[in-house]
Formats: sequence, structure tokens, C-alpha cells
Amino acid sequence: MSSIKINHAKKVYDNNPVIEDLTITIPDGSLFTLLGPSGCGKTTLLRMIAGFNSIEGGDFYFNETRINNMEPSKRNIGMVFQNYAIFPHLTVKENVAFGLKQKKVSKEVVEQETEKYLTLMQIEQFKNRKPEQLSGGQQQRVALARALAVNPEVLLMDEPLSNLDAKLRLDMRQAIREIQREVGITTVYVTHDQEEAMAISDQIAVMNLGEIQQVGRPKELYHRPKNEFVATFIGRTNIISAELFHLDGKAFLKFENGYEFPFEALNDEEDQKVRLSIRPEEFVRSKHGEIEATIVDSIYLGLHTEYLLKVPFADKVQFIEESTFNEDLGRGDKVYLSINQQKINVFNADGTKNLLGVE
Ligand SMILES: Nc1ncnc2c1ncn2[C@@H]1O[C@H](COP(=O)(O)OP(=O)(O)OP(=O)(O)O)[C@@H](O)[C@H]1O
Repeated sequence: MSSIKINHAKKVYDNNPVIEDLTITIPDGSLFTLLGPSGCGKTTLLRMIAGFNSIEGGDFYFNETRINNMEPSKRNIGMVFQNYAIFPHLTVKENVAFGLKQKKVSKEVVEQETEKYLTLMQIEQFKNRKPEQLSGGQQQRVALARALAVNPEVLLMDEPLSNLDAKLRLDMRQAIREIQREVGITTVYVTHDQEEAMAISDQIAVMNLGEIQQVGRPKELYHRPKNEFVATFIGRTNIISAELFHLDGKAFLKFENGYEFPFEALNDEEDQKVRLSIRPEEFVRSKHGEIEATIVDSIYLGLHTEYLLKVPFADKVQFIEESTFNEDLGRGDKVYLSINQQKINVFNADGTKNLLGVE
């Protein structure tokens, strides 16, 4: 297994730079996700790691070995794509055995490893079928078994679940997580689906416009996003403009309609315009809550109910809480809320920096 180190990577397509200067380290044995909107360069970076794309600058390493000029076939990678890319004319077993046969290992090893991955991916019972006789999820299991059977250094997965229906996607992401843990293989996983990324990853690199915005564990990114892009791309949040000012050395936030509240965590920051990020579940309803809110709309979602509220500092904020059985709140009703200030994130005026000091 390998760590992957990328230093100052640059990618240019037809004089058009899509990645200018990108540096990341992917720890050995981790499931590491590249997450970002369509066109941000995820697939481009994955293909540079695989050797399918030229590299216009920077250094790529598997452990200490520089791989920039290494042929793709020598990099010892396994790949799984969105469109299963398994051979239609071969049976499931022949597909899984394919890479092993190329490696010129003994017949016994081919047989043994093929059986091992057929069992691990729970496709043993289909081994004599052709891919067309399988569901999408089963085909993707074959693709994964085939990729792993050659015992690669790293596994690269590009949107492997996008072609599956919602229920199957959930099952398969669990299966991928379990297999990855069991095999312990360094895995780079590309997706634009933030929920999938949160569910599956040890670490996530959030990308936008060819740049890494933040790298961290799912919980870190959710609770302490480094900038407004990460705050809004991961999960949902209310972004509200305000002004930070000080009185007697204590910080206060003042909103556009004049409403103010103290905000101690920013005592040491300079006066400036700011952007607040408050997630819908960070409001807490309480009888003595200091924020009076009026319900504009409510949506019952079973476990949770989602509300659109008018609060003193904003005309529309989202609020979500566990549904209550006895209470039926609707448009026009008043509720009282408080906020746990420690959970709020505050960015500078252009949203590029978290003033709470996130690295
Ligand atoms: N072969 C190519 N030639 C020229 N431009 C390309 C080529 N491949 C990708 N691009 C451009 O590079 C940028 C990054 O594309 P890339 O496919 O890496 O994005 P992505 O984040 O994987 O998006 P998606 O989630 O839609 O697959 C896009 O603007 C795309 O149009």
C-alpha cells in the first residue's frame, strides 16, 4: 500500500489551465475523497494519478517513488468508473481473473485470488453469468472485484455509484466502505455528492475551480468549514451578513436591521463586515430563548420537521428539529429560539476566511 503525495500539480488543456498549483497528501490506507462541483477538476486530478493525463507541472509520488514518468500499467493501480467498464463478452469470473492472468502468475494463484474476491464482493453465485445478466449494482461489484484482484497499490474510483438508483447507492457505498477497510487499500474516491462523501470518507478534499479549499475529516469540514464555499457545499446553512464591532473591548454582531448580540469568540478580531453561517439545526427551541421567530412555512419530513422562519436578524432562515407528536406548528405561529454560539462560523466579508481560526 502507498501514500500518495502531490506537490504543486499543474494541468493545462489546450492552453487552458484547469489546475494551477495543487498540493495534497493522501495517507496510506485511507479512503480519501475528492469532492467538488462539476468541472472543478476532480476527474482530471484522478487521471493524473492514474497516468492517463499528462502532467504540466509538479511532482506525484507513491510513497517515496516519483511516478510522473511511469507508464500507467506500471503504477499498479486499480480503477473503478461510473460506467462499469467490465468486459461484456467475459463471464463474471473471467472478468475478475482478467488482470491476474495478465500478470503471468500461476494458475493456482489466479484461481485462489479470483475466488477470494468473488466471495468478498458477494458475487460468487453469479460467477458464470455474463455482465448483461446482472443488475447495475452487481456489475459494479464485479468491477470492484476485478480492480482489487490484482492487489494494486492504490484504488481509484470515479463516481462509481452515479449510475445506480438511490437505494442501491446506499447499499453499495456501505459495501465499498467495508471492503476498503478490510483490504486496507489507499483509495481515492471522486464524487460531487457531499452526502456520499461524508458517509464514506476518512478524509475529504473539497475542490473548487481547480483548487483545494479544505482537507479534513467529514466532521471537521461540517463543524469548522474554512471558508463560505465549504460551509455551503457541505450540508446546508444559513448565511447572514452582519457587522462586527466592539464596545468596551467586547465583540458584538450587528445585523442590517439593527439587531445586535454579543459574540465573545471574536473579541480579538478587528471591526469589519462579516458573513455568519448558522446551520438549520443549530437553533434550539426553548421557552426562554432570546430570539423570537415567526413560522413562515413548515415541512414535515417524518423524523424531522423543517421550518422557514422570520427572525429579528433575517427575513428567512431555515430551522430543523426533531418532529414532535403532540404539537402542530404552522404558518404565523411564534417560537422562541436560542443559538449555541460555539457552533456558529463567522467568515470575513468575501467569505474566504473563517475568523474563528480554522487551519
Ligand atoms: N480532455 C479535455 N480537454 C479539454 N478540457 C478538458 C478535458 N477534460 C476536462 N476538461 C475541462 O477541465 C475542467 C475539469 O474537468 P473535470 O472532468 O476534471 O471535472 P470534474 O470535477 O471531474 O467534473 P464532473 O464532476 O462533471 O466529472 C472542465 O472545465 C473540463 O471542461
